[in-house]
Amino acid sequence: TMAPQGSQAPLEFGGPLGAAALLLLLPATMFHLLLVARSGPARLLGPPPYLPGPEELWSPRALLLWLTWLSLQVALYLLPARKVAEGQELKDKSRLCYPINGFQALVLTALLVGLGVSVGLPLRALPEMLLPLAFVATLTAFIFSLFLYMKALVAPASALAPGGNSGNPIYDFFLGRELNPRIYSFDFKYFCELRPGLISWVLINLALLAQEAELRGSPSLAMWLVNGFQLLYVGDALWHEEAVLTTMDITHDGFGFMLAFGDLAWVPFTYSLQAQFLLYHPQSLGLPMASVICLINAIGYYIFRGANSQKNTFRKNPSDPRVAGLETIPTATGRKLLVSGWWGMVRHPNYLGDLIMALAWSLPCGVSHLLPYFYLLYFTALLVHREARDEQQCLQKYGLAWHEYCQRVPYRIVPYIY
Ligand SMILES: NC(=O)C1=CN([C@@H]2O[C@H](COP(=O)(O)OP(=O)(O)OC[C@H]3O[C@@H](n4cnc5c(N)ncnc54)[C@H](OP(=O)(O)O)[C@@H]3O)[C@@H](O)[C@H]2O)C=CC1
Ligand SMILES: CC(C)=CCC[C@@H](C)[C@H]1CC=C2C3=C(CC[C@@]21C)[C@@]1(C)CC[C@H](O)C(C)(C)[C@@H]1CC3
Repeated sequence: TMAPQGSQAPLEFGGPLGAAALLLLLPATMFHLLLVARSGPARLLGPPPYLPGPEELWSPRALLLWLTWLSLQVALYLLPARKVAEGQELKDKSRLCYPINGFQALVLTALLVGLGVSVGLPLRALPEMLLPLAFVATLTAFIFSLFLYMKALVAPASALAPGGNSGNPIYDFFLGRELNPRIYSFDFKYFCELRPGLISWVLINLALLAQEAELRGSPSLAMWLVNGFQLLYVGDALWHEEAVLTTMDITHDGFGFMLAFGDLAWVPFTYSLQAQFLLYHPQSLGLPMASVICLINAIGYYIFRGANSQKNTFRKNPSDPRVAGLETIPTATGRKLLVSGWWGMVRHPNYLGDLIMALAWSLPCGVSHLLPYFYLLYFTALLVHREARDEQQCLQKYGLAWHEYCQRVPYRIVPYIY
């Protein structure tokens, strides 16, 4: 059967109007941040310092660089993988296979970039190209999402996501119609979620560090910290690549503009905001303060990794000795819910760790500007909204057992606060 229109799933993100607003607001915010980060006053709130003309946004060199980058990441994705993992069970009871070679892609990219730099590739030129690169990334995300929308028109009904098929073209274009769009075994969403965007984020950070070294003789301590923390985060995501198969982005959300733009443009160009800010607004950071910030990042990472690994281990094999002693509640689906350990502290301990890390990424930028705290503010809003969406999905999946979990673990993200 062909894809049906007008499914009954409740509308999210404020329905068609909200989706239309986000469609414009997200790219506008990204360009605003890029312009503001390099301006003297660096004011997050308020008008951008100027509006860039087409000659500043459009550059064939940036297009060529971006397409070369995407092709390189596709080639690395297609290399033989050390492992092939199975995804969650789909509506038709089948499971898709995914190559686990993201970390290998990161290492090979680093080697290739290192090789390139040693033969004269000007990595320092990248910061100057951020605006046109962000523009081509946005353009590719739009075109790619149009392709995905069309592709879903000929997809079987079983391939569609639970949301994103309302019949309203703007809403469906934004949310994404098909759950796991593929051509042969190439999975577009899985590819985009972890590789081109995350790896280019740390590459942009590195280029900003190199540019700072060129400008000021050596990179600042603040720049080292931001680079180190975010590299750890990206390295961790690619090392634990298989875990992404259980996130709601892969199992629940369709692949449309939101994720395509988020993965390809938003992540590299806004998540590198702190390093962008530091290049144009140097901060002096003493060793004692740097140590405190490292400790905050370490605590955040410990909670984030501990919580994610505990749940992944438990879901893979509940009798694994590392989780077998934890208290659980049974659910009607046969799956259990953890009520002790990290998942007995709050209902989303992994979000708490992620937020603590987000704070540590902003602190090296000092407290004189709000701009470097944009990520923390945006991320808090994203996770609060995400938590509510997940809660809704868990209530549907587990019913009464979820109510019991909420009673036994009353706080969502921050103990005794939220
Ligand atoms: N940096 C960024 O921009 C972003 C980062 N993230 C990070 O991505 C990671 C993944 O997040 P996300 O996909 O939202 O969801 P989670 O990894 O938190 O997974 C939620 C799922 O876990 C299962 N679960 C919930 N409670 C329990 C419990 N007590 N015991 C066992 N299983 C439970 C449920 O699924 P089931 O029962 O079906 O297994 C639930 O749907 C997080 O660490 C988050 O911080 C997320 C978004 C953006
Ligand atoms: C504002 C906007 C454009 C929204 C789209 C949201 C996306 C940017 C995020 C949705 C979920 C994400 C995840 C990660 C990056 C950001 C997006 C794509 C993630 C890959 C970051 C690294 C983590 O370790 C992770 C693998 C757990 C995580 C998965 C979710």
